[in-house]
Amino acid sequence: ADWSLKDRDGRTALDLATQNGKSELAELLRGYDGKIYFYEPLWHCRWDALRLIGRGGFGEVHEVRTDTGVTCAAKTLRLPVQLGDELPSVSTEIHRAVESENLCRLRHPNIVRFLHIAQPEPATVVVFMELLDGRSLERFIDNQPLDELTIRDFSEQICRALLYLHSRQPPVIHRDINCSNIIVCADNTRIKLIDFGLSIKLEQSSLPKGTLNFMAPELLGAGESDSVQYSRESDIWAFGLLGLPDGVRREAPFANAKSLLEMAQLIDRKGAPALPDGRSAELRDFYSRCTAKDRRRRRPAQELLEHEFLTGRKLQPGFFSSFFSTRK
Ligand SMILES: Nc1ncnc2c1ncn2[C@@H]1O[C@H](COP(=O)(O)OP(=O)(O)OP(=O)(O)O)[C@@H](O)[C@H]1O
Repeated sequence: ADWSLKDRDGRTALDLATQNGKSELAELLRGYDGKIYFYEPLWHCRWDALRLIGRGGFGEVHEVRTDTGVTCAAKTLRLPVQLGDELPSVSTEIHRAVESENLCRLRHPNIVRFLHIAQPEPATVVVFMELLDGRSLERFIDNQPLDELTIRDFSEQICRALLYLHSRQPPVIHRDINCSNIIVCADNTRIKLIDFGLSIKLEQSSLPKGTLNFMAPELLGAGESDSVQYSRESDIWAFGLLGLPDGVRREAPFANAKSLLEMAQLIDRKGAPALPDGRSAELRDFYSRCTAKDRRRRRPAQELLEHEFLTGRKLQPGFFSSFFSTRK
């Protein structure tokens, strides 16, 4: 914890902790209101639901208050248990899925803070997270089309989050980047990634279950025959496609495809969907580097962060054609 963190009135976290009798085990969070909050460890706590925030495919998200006095968001995931399933093995599987990525250790300004993961019943997992004040990118672009500066700003923040995740040992793959899993905070400038591919892991299926429209071609079986593999590159593809529903079309990529097969065939024939007219050369080039059909040609987050579209430098003539032939 950074105990020198200051709130709006210039008081350090250490001062506040001392005044309030908080232990050093408490976690620090600066709220969107500029105040510093202390999250006490949540282990073995009970909690009450204060309000339903929303429902997703696997359960619901509530604003909750724990008996340790912490207000946060709790996402309850219920594993679909079928007759004949061995509960202990389902339970172990969930545990492995949740533990393996150590979500609670992630600390990044553009990633929701996971506070604790509880398993109150064998087939139920509750993920406690920092409570965010804002709306999903999906709803945000419903109200206002994004201009290119905002696309750039949001892209940079997502790219930083991806760089952080992808460079961890072992790398953390988000698996489900799409407009509903990005929250634009109430200040309309900061964004946070939520909803890591937990639900996909929990489904225990060999088929990919991320949001289909954002799924990379290799996950659809287009062009490669080996088994489904989420990877850093499939995250980059999904991130690239975010550049699309930018208010010009306001619809998800491949919205008209009627089946996975049709989507796979479309990508195979034409590659990623074309960007709307009027976008700058820099954005187009950036997009093409994220959405190369061959995943080995997609650029890693580190390189994307140095791209002209994010740095604001202009592309040199001839740069496009030289790129793919000179870099692997
Ligand atoms: N930490 C959070 N703070 C505030 N709101 C949140 C938080 N996490 C999720 N939400 C909101 O809760 C609602 C439901 O989220 P959930 O992730 O269950 O939905 P989903 O992404 O549509 O579903 P799924 O991921 O299961 O397909 C969404 O509106 C989401 O923006």
